[in-house]
Amino acid sequence: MPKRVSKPVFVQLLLPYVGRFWFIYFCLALVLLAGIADGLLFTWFFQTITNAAVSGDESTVRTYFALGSILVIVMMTVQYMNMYLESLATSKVKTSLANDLFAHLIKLPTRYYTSHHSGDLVARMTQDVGQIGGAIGGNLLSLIRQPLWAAASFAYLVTIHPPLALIALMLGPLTAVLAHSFGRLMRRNGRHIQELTGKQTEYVNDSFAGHLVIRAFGLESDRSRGFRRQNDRLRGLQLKEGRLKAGLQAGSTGISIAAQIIVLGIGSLLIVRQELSIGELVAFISLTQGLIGPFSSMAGTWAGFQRSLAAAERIFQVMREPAAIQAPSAATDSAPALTDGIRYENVSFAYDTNRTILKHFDLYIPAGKTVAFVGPSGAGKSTVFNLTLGLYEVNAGMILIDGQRLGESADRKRNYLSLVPQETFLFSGSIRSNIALGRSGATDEDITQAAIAAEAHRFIMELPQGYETEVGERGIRLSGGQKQKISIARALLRNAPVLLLDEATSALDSESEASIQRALRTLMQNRTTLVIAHRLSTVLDVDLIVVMDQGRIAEMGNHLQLLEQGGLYASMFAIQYREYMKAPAVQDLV
Ligand SMILES: Nc1ncnc2c1ncn2[C@@H]1O[C@H](COP(=O)(O)OP(=O)(O)OP(=O)(O)O)[C@@H](O)[C@H]1O
Repeated sequence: MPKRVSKPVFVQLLLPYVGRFWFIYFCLALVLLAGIADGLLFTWFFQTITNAAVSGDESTVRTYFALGSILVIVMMTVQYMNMYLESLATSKVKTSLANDLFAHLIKLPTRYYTSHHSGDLVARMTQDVGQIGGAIGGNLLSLIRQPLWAAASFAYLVTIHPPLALIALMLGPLTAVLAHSFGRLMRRNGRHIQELTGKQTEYVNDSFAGHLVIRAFGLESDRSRGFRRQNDRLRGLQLKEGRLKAGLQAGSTGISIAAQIIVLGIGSLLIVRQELSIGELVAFISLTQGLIGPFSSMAGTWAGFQRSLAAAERIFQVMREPAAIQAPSAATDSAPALTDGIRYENVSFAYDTNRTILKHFDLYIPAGKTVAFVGPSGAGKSTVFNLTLGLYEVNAGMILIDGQRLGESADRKRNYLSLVPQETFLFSGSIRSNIALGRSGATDEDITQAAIAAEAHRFIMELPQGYETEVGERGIRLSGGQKQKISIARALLRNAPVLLLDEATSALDSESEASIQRALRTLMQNRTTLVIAHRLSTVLDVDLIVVMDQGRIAEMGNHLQLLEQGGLYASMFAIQYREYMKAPAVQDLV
């Protein structure tokens, strides 16, 4: 359950954005005042023209008729400017908030991403940002305009007949009470709608991303039922919102009409007693709506404002999360050189408090050497990589790259590192742009050279549009081996002195395997390489093998030394060797 954020969300999150576009809001304030003045002039116009008509003063009626058309033009201009400036302000605030939110989200720690569903984050980026319009646009302005309009109407009516003005005002507070109680209910309901919508986005995302599993296990009906259930709950909440809105609307309209009837009744009596003119009664009737109306429409406005604040709260929760990095780094042409090496000094680490994964991990990797990490599943090999990449902070001890502590300025340290992960992620876009991710500012020539060295150039040129072929979700499908070559090309382009290589587990045919091994050897040349090796056949000639077990280093040495020790490595090797010999292809050869 996310932490609740209290009221200052408007002041702390939204006000700075409103301030950023203060000039538009200042113009809006002027337009707002012009609208109120024009409204009062209209009332005065009704009052005067009615009195002139009743007293048979035709020339005054004619003069005022012309004045009326000017007031209409002013009112139209005010309306136009109001709507235009409002959408200008709202879109500017929303755009810059969305930009800031995305820039912040992308810098959040890995821990945040592993503990939040991507669908929830997408919902915050899209739906919640869409919802905040109410808190910085129409509803905010109405919250200012409506009380001002009520005060101006009251002041005008007091000048005509103070007791009747007080009577007209009497029912206003009742609407305010109504507004307050309905507003609370609507806010709570609004929060539930937003949470459920977020969950639904997660569900839909999962259903599409997990398409293969759904097909393979025949889960289509189950997923559809799950979606229908969620949709029914959402419909229930939306209906409740509709009922609350309808109740509020009915209550406030009733009060407003009752006030008008009361004013009409008492006002008519005052006319009979000649204490009020007909024109003044017309002014009263037209302004009673202006007096009571804001109290009632404030209810809806307040509820809308609250709902937008609920969305802003969810955005605020993300914005308050401390970022993991200050400024995103992209490798530059001058990658630093590694002279000393990488040191892990007494490193302990836990993903969550109840289970320590790495325990007193000590290791020195001299510059230029290749070190392989092997060990059973769950031993902590990937965790060593995650910490080296600075994705998590160590709990104790330190990691030094060339004597500099990782974590103090992780951004700069990352310039030392490049990664070839087990699974290559391809972003939507061309093959060229995917390789270019390795280094910002890489030329086409650099990209082609990297692809040639990664043995990817040939298959890329055979694709329909060569380097411009679209990959990613909606693009062409590449094989595991081809994706890995793109990944190697990226790393070659990055040209960092330290390479982290998480060997792919999926078996490739022997020709692709040989080609990838050649590409990797090119990549590893003159670099310090850390490799997570799943197949022991790939570690036979590395400088050092680190055998990990349950978060500790169980054994260390080269292949022959470890075989001689007859420990964990020797037994792992024996098992893999037996399996290898049993493989049908090998048996054919024997
Ligand atoms: N994000 C995470 N949150 C919590 N626990 C995690 C997380 N990632 C890994 N672990 C746990 O840490 C332990 C070490 O995992 P790690 O992935 O480092 O092992 P590994 O040796 O790389 O295993 P494999 O060879 O299967 O990839 C495991 O018990 C795993 O469950």
